[in-house]
Amino acid sequence: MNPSTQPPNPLLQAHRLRKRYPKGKGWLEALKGVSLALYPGEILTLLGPNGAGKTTSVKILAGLVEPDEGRVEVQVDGPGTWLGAVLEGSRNLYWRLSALENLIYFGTLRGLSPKEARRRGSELLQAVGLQDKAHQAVGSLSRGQQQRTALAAALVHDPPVLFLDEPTLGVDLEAQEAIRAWLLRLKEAGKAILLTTHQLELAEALADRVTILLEGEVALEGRTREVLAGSPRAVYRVELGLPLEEGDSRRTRLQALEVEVEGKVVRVVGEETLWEALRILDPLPLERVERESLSLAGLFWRVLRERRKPCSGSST
Ligand SMILES: Nc1ncnc2c1ncn2[C@@H]1O[C@H](COP(=O)(O)OP(=O)(O)OP(=O)(O)O)[C@@H](O)[C@H]1O
Repeated sequence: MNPSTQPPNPLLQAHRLRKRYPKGKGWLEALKGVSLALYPGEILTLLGPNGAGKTTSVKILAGLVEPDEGRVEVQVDGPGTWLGAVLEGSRNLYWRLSALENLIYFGTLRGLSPKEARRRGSELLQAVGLQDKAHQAVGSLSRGQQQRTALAAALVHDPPVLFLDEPTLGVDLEAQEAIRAWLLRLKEAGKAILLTTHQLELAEALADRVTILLEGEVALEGRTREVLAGSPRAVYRVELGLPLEEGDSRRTRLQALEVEVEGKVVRVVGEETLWEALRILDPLPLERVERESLSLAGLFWRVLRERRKPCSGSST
């Protein structure tokens, strides 16, 4: 590799994290050896279906939960202040305090002088477009404004690492745009950002790297651009003139080819499978057949489907 293109050292690295929780008479393995790295100036998105282990990973990375095995290495100076986090939306603010009072409180809690915390707080409220709400109680702000205040609070001590869980969930489009743009600016300023979300479109727009967790394991990881471009086989989207009924025997034949059927839309991986699927569908009327450019949502769907087919063997 060209040395000039080598990434900088990661600010945070997790090595083979394992975590299990008691479940009934046995154990549930929430993490089965998860490794990941977070670099300065990059957004890493951690994706996965419900129960995949995202929250457990983030809690271990933040030091809130001890792993059973594995370790987390943080390469940042200044103990205790390296992390800013919005882990539960806007709930981690004090409702009766104003936006600015919240920022001053969290700033002083994390080592700033009251004067410095006030200065940073005012600056950040300006940066997130809330300067005219600075003195309003957080409880009386809109959800989007609370979310932006929570982001400002996470950043008040200027940490190099940010963990954000669903930062735009439940906020309106304008606030989403403001948050997105702000996250990109933070990344450009060199912050290392870990984003957990179910909003795949947001993840695709922001993330430099992606890690997909499935059942406590890393199912896929890499640079977003590369994992999308490097996907070996085309996905075709066939739109039928009529939806394929639940009881239609063609459904079973298509499913045997690992073809996804959703009403009028049939998704097929690979050209040979497409021809077979079209033979099965014949003589149903087709509206269109098109090759899909792979989005992160498409890739996520494919990884999920492939991993959940235990008998798919080496069929590629
Ligand atoms: N404190 C706990 N005690 C017992 N089981 C737990 C605990 N925390 C998590 N789990 C289990 O561990 C697994 C992983 O949970 P986790 O919350 O990390 O998943 P997740 O990917 O964040 O899911 P979601 O998208 O639903 O938030 C789940 O099966 C969950 O039920």
